[in-house]
Amino acid sequence: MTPLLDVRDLTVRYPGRNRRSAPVRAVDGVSFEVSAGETLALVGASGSGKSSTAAAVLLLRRPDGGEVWFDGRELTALDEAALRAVRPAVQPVFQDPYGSLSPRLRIRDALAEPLRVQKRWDPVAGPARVAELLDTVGLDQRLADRRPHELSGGQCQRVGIARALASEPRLLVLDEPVSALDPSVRAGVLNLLVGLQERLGLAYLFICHDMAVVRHFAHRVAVLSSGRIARTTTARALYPTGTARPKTAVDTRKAAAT
Ligand SMILES: Nc1ncnc2c1ncn2[C@@H]1O[C@H](COP(=O)(O)OP(=O)(O)OP(=O)(O)O)[C@@H](O)[C@H]1O
Repeated sequence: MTPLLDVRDLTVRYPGRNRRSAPVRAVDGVSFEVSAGETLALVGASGSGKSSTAAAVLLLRRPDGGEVWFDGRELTALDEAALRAVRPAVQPVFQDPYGSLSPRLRIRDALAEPLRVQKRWDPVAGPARVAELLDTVGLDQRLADRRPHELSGGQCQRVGIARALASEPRLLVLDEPVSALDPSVRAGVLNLLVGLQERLGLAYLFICHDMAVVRHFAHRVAVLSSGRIARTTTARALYPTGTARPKTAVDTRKAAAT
């Protein structure tokens, strides 16, 4: 099966501290694939290149080398106009749930915004879609009138996920999505993400430094070290005695039924 995301020999460099120092090779020839319905975790020490890889996959930053293929198209070869059409399909969810939402916008407007920007807003279907998005992420409709600071961190991160879903993505780039949350609400948000993946067949590129979370949430794990992939393995192989997720979402459903 063709992977949904296929990253080949990705390189990201930043200028050195001063004119005489060499550029920083933040990502140095990284390759990996993620299929629909699959979670690949990117793990590694601070500074190993996880966020730079994510930014390149989201094409927030053009890579200095290599290719990013999505659904059979080479994104790195597209111009800005062509990329605009693809961007809704690849959505980020960031670590800081409050920082990723405008403090001024009520939740209903934060969820309507992607639809308006993508010229998909309809005065009748739009509000119904906003209500459906709140429902999908398990939030009460009454929260629609509130602003981010009136929500808990977990509620706010659910809004961030709903906002990503508004674009009907096929791949979510989850950059430490539960690290800033209270431990008591982390499991709820992770379970929501697992359920969404199973229902919608979403692919996840999951950046995380908490190996206990990786073990339960990811199907496969790529270990980054100094901008290179040191190892790619199944979560099960990393934790032979643990209870890692089965290999695919389909297997997960089978496991749940037994
Ligand atoms: N804008 C930048 N300018 C210069 N160097 C940068 C920049 N952003 C990142 N770097 C450097 O690139 C390397 C990779 O950084 P990156 O943030 O991608 O790693 P990371 O694994 O996501 O780290 P963390 O877990 O701390 O977020 C590091 O050496 C970092 O100092």
